[in-house]
Amino acid sequence: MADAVIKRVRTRHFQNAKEQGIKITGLTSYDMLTAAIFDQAGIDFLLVGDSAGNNVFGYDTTLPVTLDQLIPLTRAVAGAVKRAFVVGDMPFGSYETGPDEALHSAFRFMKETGAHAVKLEGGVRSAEQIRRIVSAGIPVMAHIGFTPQSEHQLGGHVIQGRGEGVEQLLADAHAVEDAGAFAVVLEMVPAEAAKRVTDELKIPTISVGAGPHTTGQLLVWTDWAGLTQGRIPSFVKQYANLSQVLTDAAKAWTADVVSGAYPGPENSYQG
Ligand SMILES: Nc1nc(=O)c2c([nH]1)NC[C@@H]1CN(c3ccc(C(=O)N[C@@H](CCC(=O)O)C(=O)O)cc3)CN21
Ligand SMILES: CC(C)C(=O)C(=O)O
Ligand SMILES: [Mg+2]
Repeated sequence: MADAVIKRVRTRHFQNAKEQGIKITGLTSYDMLTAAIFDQAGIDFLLVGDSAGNNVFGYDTTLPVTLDQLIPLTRAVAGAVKRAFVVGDMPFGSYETGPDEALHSAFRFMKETGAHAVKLEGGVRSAEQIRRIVSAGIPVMAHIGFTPQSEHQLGGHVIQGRGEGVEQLLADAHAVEDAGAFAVVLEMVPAEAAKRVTDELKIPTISVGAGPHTTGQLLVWTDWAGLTQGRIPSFVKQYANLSQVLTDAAKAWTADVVSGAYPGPENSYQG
């Protein structure tokens, strides 16, 4: 969807992309530095994901992440972009008890951060929450298939929408569209199932490990840039090796400090 004519990405650009067969790109971002870089590079939307749990705060899962933790990160990202559409990810425990709680949490994102939309997990089970948030004028990105906040119920990082599971995936997809979501993330579903969802829905679909037939693609930036330590999901393609870049820099600087090469006169104050 990269297009110099567009000043700010809006929900209508997501819909136009679907209708015109144009691809949408998204990355997660948790800070102003990466947000500004990705924005200027033409990434269409930035998700301030609760994957900050793994990638910023050092938890094993996203479950401990709170709204109070994500709000300052989302404010930093929203404040750094000129074009990209910024989505705040509703953390576990901020929307499940019902539409009132969900709307309250969505209001916090919109009033305290400058985000342009919120995302929440769940299809049929979250439809009433989506409906209420949308009714207040807040765009909602839905998220179905593998939903990390329910990984213990799902039994781990398990591909969803396989075999008979495609019926549940379709029911979830239709439920979020009917509830008013402007787009839906499909995480870890077979490419053919994601194609069926994309063909049946009017709203755009965003793949996270859901194959090539969706309207858009989204990845966790630290996986994509080679910064995540340890195992990364097999659906990730790595586009840089920042771990290596930073390791080399740390070693080179250490060697220079030890040898006395750093700081030189140009890095020291005189007089
Ligand atoms: N760094 C990072 N990347 C992610 O994609 C991500 C997060 N964190 N945190 C929140 C969720 C959790 N997600 C995950 C995490 C792990 C797998 C994974 O390991 N998948 C394996 C297969 C399943 C398994 O054996 O555990 C794979 O090879 O794809 C998948 C999605 C996606 N999200
Ligand atoms: C993986 C994406 C969809 C997400 O929800 C996150 O980064 O938190
Ligand atoms: Mg998330």
